[in-house]
Amino acid sequence: FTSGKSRPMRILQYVQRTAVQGDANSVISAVDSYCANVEWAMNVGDMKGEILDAVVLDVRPRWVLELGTYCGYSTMRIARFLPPGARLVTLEMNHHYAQVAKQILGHAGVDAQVDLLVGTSSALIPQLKKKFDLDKFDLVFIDHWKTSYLPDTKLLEECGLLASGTVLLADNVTCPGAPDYLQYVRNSPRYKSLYFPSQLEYLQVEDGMEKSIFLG
Ligand SMILES: Nc1ncnc2c1ncn2[C@@H]1O[C@H](Cn2cc(CNC(=O)c3cc([N+](=O)[O-])cc(O)c3O)nn2)[C@@H](O)[C@H]1O
Ligand SMILES: [Mg+2]
Repeated sequence: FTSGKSRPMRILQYVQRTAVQGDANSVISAVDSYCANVEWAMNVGDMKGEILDAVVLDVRPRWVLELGTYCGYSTMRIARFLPPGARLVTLEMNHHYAQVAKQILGHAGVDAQVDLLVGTSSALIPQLKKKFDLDKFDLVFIDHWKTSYLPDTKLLEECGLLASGTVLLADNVTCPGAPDYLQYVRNSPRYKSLYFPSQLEYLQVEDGMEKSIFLG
């Protein structure tokens, strides 16, 4: 699988050759086995993925926002557990990665519930309320540039896209880390925050996810 020009392309080729079309679980397993055995990639992975799954099943969100699609791995994990009629909006600034993610989501058969928008989160977030006739997101999964976690969370507040009960779930708060974001959600009276210790995807390194409930 060395023929693909980019890592996401090589992951897509492996998925197309080994995963069952229309079976999201087999696509998720294919990405995990490729990244665990052939080449590492920054997917949330299977360990932290189980924490993500549990939060999605607990929240039963009608509207989900994901920041940083990459190959669509976490997009798939979320979409496969959405209740009927629910929608997942995912933002990706890199056109190539977005193209690859679209194909991986298609292979998994979850593309119908997903709106993948190409652009930076800071440019797209202010358009979401109007574009989807939204009043708020029920769940936000944050996994893009670590320095964007805090400014984008504040932007979501300012755009009125968070309401009492909205859950934010942030990847990598330990490794690579998002110290300013952590400090904010753990000290702001507007959030109730909880840390879920885990390991960095495909490695024996400590990482974790922070679940923060917006209190309005
Ligand atoms: N403001 C942004 N708006 C939209 N898309 C964005 C933005 N910043 C990055 N992206 C996209 O996120 C995807 C993935 N990405 C995530 C990061 C930051 N994440 C990490 O650097 C990371 C790094 C490690 N790591 O080094 O072990 C582990 C992880 O789980 C990570 O998420 N950089 N690109 C990429 O496709 C990129 O285009
Ligand atoms: Mg991550």
